[in-house]
Amino acid sequence: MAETHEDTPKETVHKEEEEEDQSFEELGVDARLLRALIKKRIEKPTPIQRVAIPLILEGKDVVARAKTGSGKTLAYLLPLLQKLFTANSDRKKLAPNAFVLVPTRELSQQVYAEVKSLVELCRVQLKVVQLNSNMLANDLRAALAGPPDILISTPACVAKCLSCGVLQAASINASLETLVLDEADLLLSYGYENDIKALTPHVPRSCQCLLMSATSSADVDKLKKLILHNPFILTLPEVGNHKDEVIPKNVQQFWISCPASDKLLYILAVLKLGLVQKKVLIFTNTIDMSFRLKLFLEKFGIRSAVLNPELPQNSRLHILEEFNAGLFDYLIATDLSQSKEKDEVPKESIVGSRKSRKHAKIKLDSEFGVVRGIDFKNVYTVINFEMPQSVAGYVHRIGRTGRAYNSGASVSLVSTDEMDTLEEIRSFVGDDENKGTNSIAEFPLLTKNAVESLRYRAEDVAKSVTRIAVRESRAQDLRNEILNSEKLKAHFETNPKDLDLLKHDKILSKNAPPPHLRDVPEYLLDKPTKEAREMVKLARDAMGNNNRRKGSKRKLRKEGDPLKAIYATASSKRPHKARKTGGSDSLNSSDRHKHKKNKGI
Ligand SMILES: Nc1ncnc2c1ncn2[C@@H]1O[C@H](COP(=O)(O)OP(=O)(O)OP(=O)(O)O)[C@@H](O)[C@H]1O
Repeated sequence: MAETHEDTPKETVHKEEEEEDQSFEELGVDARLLRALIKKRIEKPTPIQRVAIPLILEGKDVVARAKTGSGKTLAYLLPLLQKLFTANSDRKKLAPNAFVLVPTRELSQQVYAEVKSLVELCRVQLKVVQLNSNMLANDLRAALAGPPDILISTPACVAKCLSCGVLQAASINASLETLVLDEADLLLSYGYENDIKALTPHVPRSCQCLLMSATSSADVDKLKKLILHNPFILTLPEVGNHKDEVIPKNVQQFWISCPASDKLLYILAVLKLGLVQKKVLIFTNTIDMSFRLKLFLEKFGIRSAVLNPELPQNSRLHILEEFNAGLFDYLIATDLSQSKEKDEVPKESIVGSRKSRKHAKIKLDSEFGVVRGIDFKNVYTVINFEMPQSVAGYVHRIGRTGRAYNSGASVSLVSTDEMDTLEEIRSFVGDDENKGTNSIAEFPLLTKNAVESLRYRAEDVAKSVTRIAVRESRAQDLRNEILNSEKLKAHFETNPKDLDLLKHDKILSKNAPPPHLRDVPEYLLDKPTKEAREMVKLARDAMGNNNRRKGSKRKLRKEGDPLKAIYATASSKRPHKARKTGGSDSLNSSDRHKHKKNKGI
């Protein structure tokens, strides 16, 4: 390890404002990487990059804790690549010189894509491989022949390579120069402890070890003790066990109180009336709920894709790529860390046959994870259609927006049953009615009238999305994706840019959505809703197509986010008190009534 003496670790807490103007060049980043960063339009280092890059370049072991979306990946990749660019080419190489271990395949794919693009932009000859534990021993052996410079994988896969002799312990000991454990706070909870323990005895003492994490936890401490020797511990001030420490400041958080039975109606109102900014990532706690929501929304002309662990890996990766490339605006992701479905799903969801339902089970992909670490691009709004069951779950879900210098918003739909969770989260973020602190505010743009104007249509359509319809479309989607998966694999190996070959936001309903539900007639909307919709639209235009346009980020930083101003104006007109029941604009279930005049819609 880089620092082998056993004295007390050097813990450094850095202030975000410190040396804010330092450039990548001033941090000592290589000219080839600087050019690559310019091409990627990455202008200046984030706080964690400012502090971690020089230390890693010096060869120190580092534990870096920084909030979600703060740029931890480049914080270790830039110095790692630089080290490999400048390494002596005559040195011994019996195994990869660098291992990057991550908890999920999605993350492994994401890191791989980032490394590949940097290497290509730098025009340097480095071989990078990404392996997963589903691969056959022969494929693993072929991929490791050479051997490559960098291996990106999960700990389970490395353990498999060791146990089947594809990687030799002695070769690792002779060649490994850098070991990165990314999303370290998650590795143990994903059950990789034994896999990591199988590797650590073979990690040479000269190997530089880096541990990246969004939160500090007992698991991180355990890993630290297992692998690192007297590391530099970098803690950005906003990281730790408290509110500002883990939730990016550029994410505005809202909640809406609504009965569980009205959730479809409320999300319809929020999306259909254009009250939130796109792209939108919606979280559910079960796969069935994600299909119910998809079927429901598509009747109103809102097309979405679903992402869950029962889909084949190629499909999941392709869905993420399409969403990141902006091919569709709504993605419904199932966060099974919150659910009983975690371990298994009935096989009926694949075969759809009654006969096989009782016994057959398929295993969900245990290396799947959409909440942690995945870098969804340009997501402005995260919606908790169902609340996560823990504060950590909440933090990581909303961390999918507001990444790097972007801004974002989260909206949680909270039923009476979920109020305790909300209270727990609010107390974690330091909200206190008595002190007037209110980081999670009631969503100010949705009025009671707006919700009620859609009630008749929504309830009618919700009834048509039966359990059987949900089951059938889930099975249909899975069948399609299994068929597509092989095609995708073959096709994208040769045409990596051909993203829209298979669109994932296809309509699943048997009957085409009725045209009259696509648009909300103007006469149904009250004045505040029309104003709110117009303001969100104007803000979108002002923001330059949802944070996407070149130069818009800098402009936004300077002028402020127009959506924040809108939410603030609207909020200031409404009371912010969190109540156990009731919600925005006095949307109490008690005084909710059907609009008779809607019957004719
Ligand atoms: N210096 C920078 N300037 C602008 N954007 C950046 C910078 N560094 C990284 N990014 C972008 O910020 C986004 C988030 O980065 P990254 O995925 O590394 O965050 P993270 O800290 O690993 O988050 P998480 O804990 O959720 O995994 C990525 O899209 C990345 O390209």
